[in-house]
Parts: sequence; C-alpha cells; structure tokens
Amino acid sequence: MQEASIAVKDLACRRGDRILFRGLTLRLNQGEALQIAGSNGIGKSSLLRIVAGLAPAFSGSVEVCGSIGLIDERPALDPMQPLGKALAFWQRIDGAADNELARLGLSGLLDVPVRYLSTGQKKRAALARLIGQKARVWLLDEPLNGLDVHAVELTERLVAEHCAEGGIALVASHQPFDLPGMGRLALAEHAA
Ligand SMILES: Nc1ncnc2c1ncn2[C@@H]1O[C@H](COP(=O)(O)OP(=O)(O)OP(=O)(O)O)[C@@H](O)[C@H]1O
Repeated sequence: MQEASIAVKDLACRRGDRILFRGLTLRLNQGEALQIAGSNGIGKSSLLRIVAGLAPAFSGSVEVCGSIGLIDERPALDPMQPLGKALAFWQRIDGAADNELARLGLSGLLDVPVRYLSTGQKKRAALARLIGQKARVWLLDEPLNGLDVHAVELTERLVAEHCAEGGIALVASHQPFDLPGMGRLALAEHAA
C-alpha cells in the first residue's frame, strides 16, 4: 500500500498583504486525522490549499507523501452533465472503483444534471468522486456544510474508514467533527 504522511514545518501563510498565520508545525502519519478549527477568515482553506500545492507557502515547508484528494465548496463535476456521466468522466481517469453511490444516497440521482442537485447532494457527489479517486491523503474543506444529520454521520464514518485503511485526513471545519482519536488544531493559536 502506498505510504501516506503530511509534514508541515514552521509554516507561514500570506494572503494579499496580510500574514494570516505563522509558526505552524504539524505531522500526520498513516491512519491519522486532524481537524483544523477556527473562525471564518482565519486561514483554514488557505492552509489546505498550501498543503494541496495549490497556493505557495510564505515561509516554512510542506511535504506530502501519497496522492491527494481535495474537497472544497466547488465539486469538480461538470454542472451541465447528468451526475452519472460527470462521475464516469473521473472513473475513466481514476480507474474503476466502488463510489459508494447507494450508501451516499446517489443511486436515484444519476440522470439529474449536476447543476440541479441540492447543496447536500452536491456535497455527497463530491464525496463519491473522492472515494473513486482512491487518494491516500484527504483534504476536506468544510465537508459537513449543507449536510443533514444522516449525511454528517455518514461523512464522519467514511473518514473513519479511510483512516482505518491507512489513509490520512486533514479536515478544515468550524463545526464539530466526530471522529474517535482525531486531533484538533486551533489555527487561532498561530494567528499572526
Ligand atoms: N487570493 C487572495 N488574496 C487576498 N486575500 C485572500 C485571498 N484568498 C483568501 N484571502 C483572505 O484570506 C483570509 C483567509 O481566507 P480563508 O478562506 O483561508 O479562511 P477560512 O478560515 O477558510 O474561512 P471560512 O471559515 O470562512 O471558510 C480571508 O480574509 C480572505 O479574504
């Protein structure tokens, strides 16, 4: 199985002309999960984007071992395509996989264009794509936003299963995320 780790050392993040946080050091090994907590605008999404390699660090270093899957507020699914075809596009790239469609309550929605899905349905569709991606490192930006109670529990369970299989989860959320053994880092403690 592919190894997985995240090592962040003395990281500082700058957005525009402001330093958001500095002196952030963390390490996650196989099977571990960490919640990045903090109020709106503190820099949670920015941290995930730096870890994903989508934004530069202002200073410090980030090393990620293992393939990365990122969920944020924009599901990477063609809004004009029916959900089934939008997911099939990724399956051709990611390879065949069980996307857990029934478990995610998506089996009956495969002919619905992605743009017509509700907020929670889009979020669950993004999870289906993430599962199909088979990435070792999950970066989840506010994964519980817009989900009903059942879908919140399911998301927490899916992350637990991912970690039990040796994956890693870095979860940015201002909401409680119920996962046994999950660490919690308050980003405010590193605010510049
Ligand atoms: N490209 C950018 N240029 C300038 N400022 C930016 C840029 N992107 C984000 N910011 C600012 O950086 C700050 C942190 O944004 P970020 O989205 O990381 O916060 P967050 O903790 O995820 O917030 P939320 O809980 O609302 O999602 C905000 O004040 C935002 O306006």
